[in-house]
Amino acid sequence: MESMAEANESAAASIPAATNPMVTPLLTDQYQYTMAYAYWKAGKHRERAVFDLFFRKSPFGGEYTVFGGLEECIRFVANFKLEDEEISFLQSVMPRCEDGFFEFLRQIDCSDVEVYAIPEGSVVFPKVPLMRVEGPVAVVQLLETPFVNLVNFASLVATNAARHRLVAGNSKTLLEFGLRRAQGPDGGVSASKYCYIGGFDATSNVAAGKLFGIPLRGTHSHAFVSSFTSLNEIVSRALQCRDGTSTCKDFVNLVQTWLNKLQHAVSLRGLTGATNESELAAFISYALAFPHNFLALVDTYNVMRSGLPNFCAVALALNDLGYKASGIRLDSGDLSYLSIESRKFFNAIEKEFCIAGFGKTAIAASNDLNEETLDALNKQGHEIDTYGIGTHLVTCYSQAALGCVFKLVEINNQPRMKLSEDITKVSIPCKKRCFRLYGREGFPLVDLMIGVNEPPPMAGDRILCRHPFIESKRAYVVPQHVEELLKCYWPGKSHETREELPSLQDIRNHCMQQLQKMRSDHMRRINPTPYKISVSGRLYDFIHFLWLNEAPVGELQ
Ligand SMILES: Nc1ncnc2c1ncn2[C@@H]1O[C@H](COP(=O)(O)OP(=O)(O)OP(=O)(O)O)[C@@H](O)[C@H]1O
Ligand SMILES: O=P(O)(O)OC[C@H]1O[C@H](OP(=O)(O)OP(=O)(O)O)[C@H](O)[C@@H]1O
Ligand SMILES: O=C(O)c1cccnc1
Ligand SMILES: [Mg+2]
Repeated sequence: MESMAEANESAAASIPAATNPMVTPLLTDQYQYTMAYAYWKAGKHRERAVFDLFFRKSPFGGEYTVFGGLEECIRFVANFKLEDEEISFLQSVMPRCEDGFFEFLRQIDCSDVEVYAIPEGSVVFPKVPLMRVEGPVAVVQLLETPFVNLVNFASLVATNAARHRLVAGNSKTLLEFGLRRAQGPDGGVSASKYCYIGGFDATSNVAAGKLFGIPLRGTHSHAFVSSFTSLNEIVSRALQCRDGTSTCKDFVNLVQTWLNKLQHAVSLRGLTGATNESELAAFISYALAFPHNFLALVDTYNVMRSGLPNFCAVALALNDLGYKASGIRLDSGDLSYLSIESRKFFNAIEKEFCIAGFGKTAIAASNDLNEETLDALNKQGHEIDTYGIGTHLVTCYSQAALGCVFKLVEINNQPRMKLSEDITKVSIPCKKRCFRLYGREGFPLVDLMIGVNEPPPMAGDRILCRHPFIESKRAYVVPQHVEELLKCYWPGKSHETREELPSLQDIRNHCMQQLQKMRSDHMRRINPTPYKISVSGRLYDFIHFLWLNEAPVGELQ
């Protein structure tokens, strides 16, 4: 019979490489290799080390973070192997290092590394390890930079997406439009993936659609509208009815008839005069190409005087042939005012021409949107159904980096810690287990870290939870439910069962559920209530014992 370790190994063989082929063992800082050499020279390279990957502060002034990047880390670990040409390159840049070291590098893989992690898409908090990585110190050291790189932006942009979703509300459609503004190709593709996890509905990025199966959506640009000059450009004017029973020979003429009706309709009087003919030509051409989902960008010339009546004339002509137009996009001006006026216009048409549902024609908005503008629009009132968001979302304009770190917490079963004058930078030593304790109302109350050898917290127990560094901050917690956070995603040579890597859709669903489970005061944009992070009484005592042991005593004269 196959052993658990063998079963893990054969299942791991099917884990594909990291999405970006640039993610190789050389995608790291040089010091990881110089340290690996020095470990090797000192005969320490196989010593068993435990590192924690965590961040110190949630981004964007918030109290929560969405964890992204785990799958890419596991793909990297599963396929970690230095190629001959990579070894040769390292040899060329480390010419004084002994050959035996490069032999060691040639042999290494991650078969003796264990990775425990919080499931991807989870809501996570400062100081609690997102990942705990254990293995030969020289090997795990080589994982630091790629892991931190893979998690940092992924988590930052997933959090940014979740924050935009929270302000927009669940009923709105959110489209990620950022590729052109993203930090390079990987920035763009990663943003599309992690914005989807964080709650966006679709992306305009075709490569991300192919790579990850994210729904693709889009409209058209101003160039398409301004490329037309007159209705004479439209040569093929016929359009088949939706049910295929007949064909309208001159769709242009049908649209013009409708435009004329709009201009003479009593209830719309004053709203429409002469519209821009070249814009009308563009809209008709787009409708002829996509009669099933006609959508028009209406702000190239003038929304109220031209774009909107032109769109409606085309939409009404399509309606005659059994098609339903998808809607409009506004990309400039006062989006609150223009969306409200557009809705009034749609409603007036519904009433005037008895076209059921026309009032509900979708209104999309874009143009430098961010959390603040979404919030302002909510406060003013608007009629927008869909937001297209690019620059601020994918570049994480309001905060450039998350600041994840990877710190040694134990070596050869000896707990280690990094001291700092700045209390927020002191690392929490020991190989730890982490738990989320839930209260009576179903909300998470506190995340608790304990040493691996301590008994785990149980529902119904009265558990002392202490702030890791501030003596006076402590509380007894009686959890209704206890959830272990760190799960085994890469068991190494251990017999632990390996968690399957979920699909992107499952990660996204998990993220949505996690966000919904949080108490709203932790999630609000302004002055959110801090979420409690704590350690057990035993771990607290140990941290402070080690701290005193490691910190040299000053002497004043
Ligand atoms: N009602 C609103 N409340 C708050 N912000 C808004 C509102 N409507 C639009 N905005 C934002 O105001 C900014 C307007 O951008 P800007 O001043 O560049 O004008 P514009 O409409 O893009 O003009 P242009 O015609 O040159 O494209 C955008 O960032 C947009 O998201
Ligand atoms: O504004 P963002 O959030 O980045 O969203 C994407 C923007 O990209 C497109 O136009 P682009 O910005 O290229 O040109 P424009 O600003 O002149 O419309 C689109 O019309 C949006 O305005
Ligand atoms: O499809 C769109 O409307 C789109 C795509 C990318 C950027 N701006 C708009
Ligand atoms: Mg723009």
